[in-house]
Amino acid sequence: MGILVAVEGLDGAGKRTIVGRLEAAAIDRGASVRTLAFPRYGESITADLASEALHGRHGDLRDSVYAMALLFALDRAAARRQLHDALAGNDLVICDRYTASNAAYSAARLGAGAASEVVDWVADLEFRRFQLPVPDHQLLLGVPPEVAMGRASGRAETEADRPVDTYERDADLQHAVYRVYGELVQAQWMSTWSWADGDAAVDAVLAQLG
Ligand SMILES: Nc1ncnc2c1ncn2[C@@H]1O[C@H](COP(=O)(O)OP(=O)(O)OP(=O)(O)O)[C@@H](O)[C@H]1O
Ligand SMILES: Cc1cn([C@H]2C[C@H](O)[C@@H](COP(=O)(O)O)O2)c(=O)[nH]c1=O
Repeated sequence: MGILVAVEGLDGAGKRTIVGRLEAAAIDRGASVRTLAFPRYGESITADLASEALHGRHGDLRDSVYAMALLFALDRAAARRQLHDALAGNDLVICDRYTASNAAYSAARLGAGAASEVVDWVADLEFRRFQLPVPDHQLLLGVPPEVAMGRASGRAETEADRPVDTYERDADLQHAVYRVYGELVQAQWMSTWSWADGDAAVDAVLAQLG
């Protein structure tokens, strides 16, 4: 069996950057690597619907935490065969966001009173009902919300196809997500986690990962 590694963090934490570098390093070492980025924009109707909702379309769809979580989960469910096949073929599978994103953002949006309920709901939905593979390892790129938000808005200025969405510009939400991620790491939620200081130059972040 292959290995499934999920890279997690706030919007703008640098996940895409680090995943690209991890993929290149693993290929250099001769590994067979499969990389997926969730949401799978342009490849999945539910991912596109979620993104459009985050940019203010589809009425009040964005307001429903459970409906948004379901859209993201359905996107992953549609990639289930790809994930299982890659793992059965002994690939190293690297995911830029995975189920923990759904747990963290949903819990952060609902607040402490309902957080554990929705975290359990997401795990049950994705791992038991949709039979998605549980990650072997999860990595949190720890970047303070102010830094990550600055990176996300800086990127939006240079990449016209990546305008800042409603989650990315919500400082309270980003702080809440950061706290929930900390709790998931602390609890070693679903698998082993590691934490890397992402508030450093890219090479320094990679050096922490060995
Ligand atoms: N370690 C770093 N130091 C400074 N800038 C960085 C670092 N890593 C990434 N960046 C820059 O920050 C911006 C966001 O990075 P990236 O797109 O990799 O983040 P992300 O976590 O994948 O974001 P999102 O979740 O919003 O898709 C990009 O402009 C990228 O070049
Ligand atoms: C996969 C996934 C994502 N989200 C949230 C996290 C982000 O704010 C947005 C979009 O992701 P991107 O990396 O900025 O493109 O959606 C989520 O709530 N649940 C998920 O499963």
